[in-house]
Amino acid sequence: QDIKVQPSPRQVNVTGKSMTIPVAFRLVGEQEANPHAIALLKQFLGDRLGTEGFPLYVGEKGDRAVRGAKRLIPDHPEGYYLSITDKAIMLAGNDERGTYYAVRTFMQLFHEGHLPFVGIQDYPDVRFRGVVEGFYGTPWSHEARLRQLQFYGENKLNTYIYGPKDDPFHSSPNWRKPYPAKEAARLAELVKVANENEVDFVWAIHPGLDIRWETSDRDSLMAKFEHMYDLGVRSFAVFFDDISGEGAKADRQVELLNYIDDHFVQVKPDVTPLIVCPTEYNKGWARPESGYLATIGEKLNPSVEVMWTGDRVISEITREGVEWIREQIKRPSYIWWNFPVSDYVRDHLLLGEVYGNGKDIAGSISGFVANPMEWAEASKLAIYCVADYTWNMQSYDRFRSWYRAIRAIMPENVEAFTVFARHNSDLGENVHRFRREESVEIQPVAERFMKGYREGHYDERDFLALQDEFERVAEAADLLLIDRENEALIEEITPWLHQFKILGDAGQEALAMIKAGERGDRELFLRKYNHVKALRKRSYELERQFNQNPYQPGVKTGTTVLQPLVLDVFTEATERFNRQNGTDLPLLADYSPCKLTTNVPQLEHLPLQVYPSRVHLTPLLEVVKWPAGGYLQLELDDAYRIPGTRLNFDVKGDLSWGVMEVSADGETWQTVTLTRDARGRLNGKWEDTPVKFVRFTNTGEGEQQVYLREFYVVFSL
Ligand SMILES: CC(=O)N[C@@H]1[C@@H](O)[C@H](O)C(CO)=C[C@H]1N
Repeated sequence: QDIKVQPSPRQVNVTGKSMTIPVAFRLVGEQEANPHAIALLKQFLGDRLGTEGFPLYVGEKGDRAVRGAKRLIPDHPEGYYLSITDKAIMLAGNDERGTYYAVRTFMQLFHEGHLPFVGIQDYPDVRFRGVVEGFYGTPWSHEARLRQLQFYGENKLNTYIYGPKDDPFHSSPNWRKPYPAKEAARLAELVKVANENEVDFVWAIHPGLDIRWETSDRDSLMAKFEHMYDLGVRSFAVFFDDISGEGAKADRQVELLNYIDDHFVQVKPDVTPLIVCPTEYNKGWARPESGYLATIGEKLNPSVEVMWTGDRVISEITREGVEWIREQIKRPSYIWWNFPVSDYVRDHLLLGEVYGNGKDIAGSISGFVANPMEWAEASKLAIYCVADYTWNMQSYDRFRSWYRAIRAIMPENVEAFTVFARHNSDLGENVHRFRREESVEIQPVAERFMKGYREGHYDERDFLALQDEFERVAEAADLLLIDRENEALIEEITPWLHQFKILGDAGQEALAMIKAGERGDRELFLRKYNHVKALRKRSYELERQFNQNPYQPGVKTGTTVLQPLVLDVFTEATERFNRQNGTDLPLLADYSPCKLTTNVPQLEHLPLQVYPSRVHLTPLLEVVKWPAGGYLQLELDDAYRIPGTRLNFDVKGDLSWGVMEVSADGETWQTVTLTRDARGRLNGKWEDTPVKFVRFTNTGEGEQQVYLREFYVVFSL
């Protein structure tokens, strides 16, 4: 039978035979083997493990218990040899972690009362594999982190980097301070559970926002690392991402990192290599003239790992890309992959497959860690696939892995969760222009149907297929809402499940409008018409009630294919009805279009959030490099009396480098005086004239580096 092991093992020899599971196992090697491996075995086999029964040899290369396997154990870090015959079972690691992984694989081979006779030689492609909790937004809870570490142990991930941007003790202002007792105790518990799951718990510090290049801050950082060391942390990272000003200077950063390496990492007996996330962490921002990467490559101690997000902030990792950066930093890069992170598209869930990364990059990277969503359980889909991909790239199959991930995470509701995940995987419009496939199977049916419907001859089979899909959507939402197998997951995605249910119902009802229209059944048409409008309104209310945040508030689902299809069907059916009946039933409200124009590269594709009386610019998480003469302009669809615009650059100093102006016609402009309110946000004041354009321009001599936290225009009282 085909052996189902996650991640997919490298070399598997099956004989096709198997045995019923022995009632008792005689454990040999307990004294010398990795204690965590032994503990896991005991927990799994319970009282079947003892001094009598079928021989079970466990140990690392060189241990007496597994000396017979010496030549068969792969000579790779974390490698292992596993064999099951009718004589004995052998779980032999190349090192302690390898033994642990042998046990994990052994546990997966138990199947319906049988154990297959098999020989497995296995080891990972990538040295450091796992997750960097490095997103903006609500940090994961303690319970969520404990579940994550357990999940990493199950999936042979060996790295968890603690670096939540919004933890004030990780970043400014309290990176200099020790954790309060309660948080400290929780971190100590995380380290303990990480060790039990053979996961390196890496504690990261993000000092760059306000670090001063003096010994006092250097000593503060060393003291904080000592504090974390006392809590049991043995792996450390320094993040210099998303900062500007003094903290961004390469030679200062390198001086500090080498100091930490020389006086902390190298002098402690058991600390793993230091990891740094550079300020220029992607190729899109790398500027040869700055010499930043060259400084890192030439002056940073070779033992320090350097992180890299790829060709852009959010990007697929290619062989060409990793070979380029390897040249620059004179060492393999440690990939920080920004998926399934959704802190820049917070109204979307990213539950789709993991794809797009090269299968030939292992030779040029030392690590690969995924930056997840703030929804810990929902992130497990992608994390599961990253575990498979980074362990054995050549055999990675994005679909097989994704289906297995769903089965692993929601075994009681595989079908429903597959439907849900299939239609919750794209990001929608976003500033990074990073997109994912969504609703792949139904997309061609929807497209063909709408074309046919518009031309007056659609295929009934397409109609029925769409109706069936919307029914499945509605069913999946209800089945998942009452699912109790993973309550933490359901709790995270409940807002999206409600939205999904509304989508399923609206789709079925919009299609029913077509049939009612065709039959000339006015009464029925109006019923369906009103129902769809009611569903749409419920959808907006749900958007304003759940997942509120200053970036992308609300709850989006099926935005790439299903939502547009409902709107298209509704619009077409209503227009047709109006023509046939001389009525003018209104269509679904679509907000007034508003246009953004800019010559600031990072702002070019910034989506706008348009509400009935306000237009919001989606704030950026990264530092914006605003060139001299750079401008950002909002054009409304009409001239309005505007009570006040708000612009919030988190720059320290003043905004004398720029000017805010308004205009009714785009020709004559008047300057706006900017005043800061109590919370430090800027408000615009001008004499009371109608406004159609609002713009901010860098009228200074040089580039400014600012945070664009907020820019919105209220255009009606
Ligand atoms: C290295 C790195 O990717 N840093 C940040 C990251 O914290 C943030 O989650 C994202 C994803 O929105 C991108 C970067 N601004």
